[in-house]
Amino acid sequence: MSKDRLVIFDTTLRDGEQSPGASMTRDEKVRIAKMLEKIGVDVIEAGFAIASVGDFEAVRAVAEAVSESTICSLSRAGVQDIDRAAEALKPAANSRIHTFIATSPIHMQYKLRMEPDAVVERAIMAVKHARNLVADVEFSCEDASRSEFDFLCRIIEQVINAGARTINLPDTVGYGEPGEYGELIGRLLNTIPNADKAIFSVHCHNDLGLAVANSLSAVMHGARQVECTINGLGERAGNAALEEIVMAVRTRHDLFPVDVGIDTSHIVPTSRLVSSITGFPVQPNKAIVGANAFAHESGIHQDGVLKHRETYEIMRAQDVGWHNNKLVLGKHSGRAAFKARLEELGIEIGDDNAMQLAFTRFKELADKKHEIFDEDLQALMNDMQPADRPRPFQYLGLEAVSRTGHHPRADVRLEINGAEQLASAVGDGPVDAAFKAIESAVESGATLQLYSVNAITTGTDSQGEVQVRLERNGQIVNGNGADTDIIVASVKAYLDALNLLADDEARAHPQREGV
Ligand SMILES: CC(=O)SCCNC(=O)CCNC(=O)[C@H](O)C(C)(C)COP(=O)(O)OP(=O)(O)OC[C@H]1O[C@@H](n2cnc3c(N)ncnc32)[C@H](O)[C@@H]1OP(=O)(O)O
Ligand SMILES: CC(C)C(=O)C(=O)O
Repeated sequence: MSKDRLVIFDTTLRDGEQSPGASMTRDEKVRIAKMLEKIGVDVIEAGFAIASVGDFEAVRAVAEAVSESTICSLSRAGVQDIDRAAEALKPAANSRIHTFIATSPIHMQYKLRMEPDAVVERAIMAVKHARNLVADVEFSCEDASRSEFDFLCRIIEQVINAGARTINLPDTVGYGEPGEYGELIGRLLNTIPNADKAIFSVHCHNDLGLAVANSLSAVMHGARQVECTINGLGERAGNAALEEIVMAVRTRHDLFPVDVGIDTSHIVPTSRLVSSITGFPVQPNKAIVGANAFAHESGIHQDGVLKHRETYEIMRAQDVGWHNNKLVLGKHSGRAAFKARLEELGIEIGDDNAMQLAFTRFKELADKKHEIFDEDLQALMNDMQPADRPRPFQYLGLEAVSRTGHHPRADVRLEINGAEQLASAVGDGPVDAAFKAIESAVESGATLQLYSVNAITTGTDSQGEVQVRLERNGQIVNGNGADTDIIVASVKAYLDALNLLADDEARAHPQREGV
């Protein structure tokens, strides 16, 4: 492997699975492994073969199903573990045994209860034993970031002599800090006499939110394998996220002059697959794969992106598997994004005044609703009266009261042929009360034939879209109204229907006025 190649070692199926609640079945592991193979992961750690019969079978099934990536199993520094790993890996075209033992004083004394010399002997024995079974052996100094430097040098030199070809220096408890951790890797590479015989690897945990930063710092100091997981899944706060490492290295090639063999265009589908199998949702603001990673809501940003995408984007959404970037319409959006979206939807706005009116209505809606979807825009624009149609009935305001044990009451403020009027009524429900209030003022003589309400989008802040069908003297009209408040939407739809009746009446009898 060239010195400029960064090996991507994915441990979603092993360390990722150690997240409480993220256990995967054999078949689920195979599905993820095939996706990892498809995106070009170099090494897939499929499990810890001795952990259970199920995990042994999962490692074996992955070894059978995947041929392009190297398949790896973890094992403690013990003969039984290593034999079990080798057995599970047998069908693999390329296999690796990853053996480890802790090297920090705290782990050796309290967990292993072993003297440092015995740990070195055990590590040598494990690597030699593994090398008798497979050609590719990785050795990890668990808790390396809290281990003594001289001890690390000693054990690493010996395990390289014993045949380890990858030396991994995990920041097991996420204690490292980027400057210090990167420097540790650089110092080890410069101090250990046979360091050039192995690839130095890092495996960082995210307890302080530094897993990716620590991994990248190590790459700057000479590490050439990064162990990581999709979506940063992993024990406790997780591992370094594969998608972040890969995109950081790709995007900042000026800082990281290494190549990665990952086809990034399948990163988002891979993230989705892992999330759906494990049931761990991806937070919206997660880098690269979060729903908002390529979404812009602020007017100033949207305007910039529309003029020149790179003003606010350092990567292309499509390069990581998103369909495209998103200009989210909301209360922070400006005219540029609003106009661009209307154009995309094929909605013609007319002159500057119409545009200004539409934009004002859009902002009013955005104050009530987190996100404005295309369906909201369609409804909003449908709701806006074309200038050439008279609207004798206008909605001005509403107060509706519903109390258990009392008839709901509605007070509707209307404009009828230019004059403001307040109409009140009680009814079986607030909508019924509002319609009765309108009729008490208008006396249209129409009968309600249909009333239907639908949520335009999902979420409790969705706009309700109401349709009201009125009939008068054989003439039938359908009025529509939309609002986040369904009683307001209902009133708007009723008045829309009355306006349509009035319009039809005016066309049929141009000499008459009103309804
Ligand atoms: C940092 C990491 O992520 S390491 C990987 C962690 N992952 C896992 O532990 C998941 C899979 N583990 C398991 O299924 C079980 O722990 C098993 C099958 C490996 C072992 O189970 P048990 O035999 O019941 O041991 P248990 O888990 O209680 O304790 C671990 C033992 O391994 C020893 N041990 C721990 N690490 C190592 C090592 N690298 N090499 C050798 N021995 C080790 C411990 O000292 C302890 O030994 P003891 O029982 O003599 O005190
Ligand atoms: C076994 C090693 C690689 C590990 O998972 C860790 O130290 O976190």
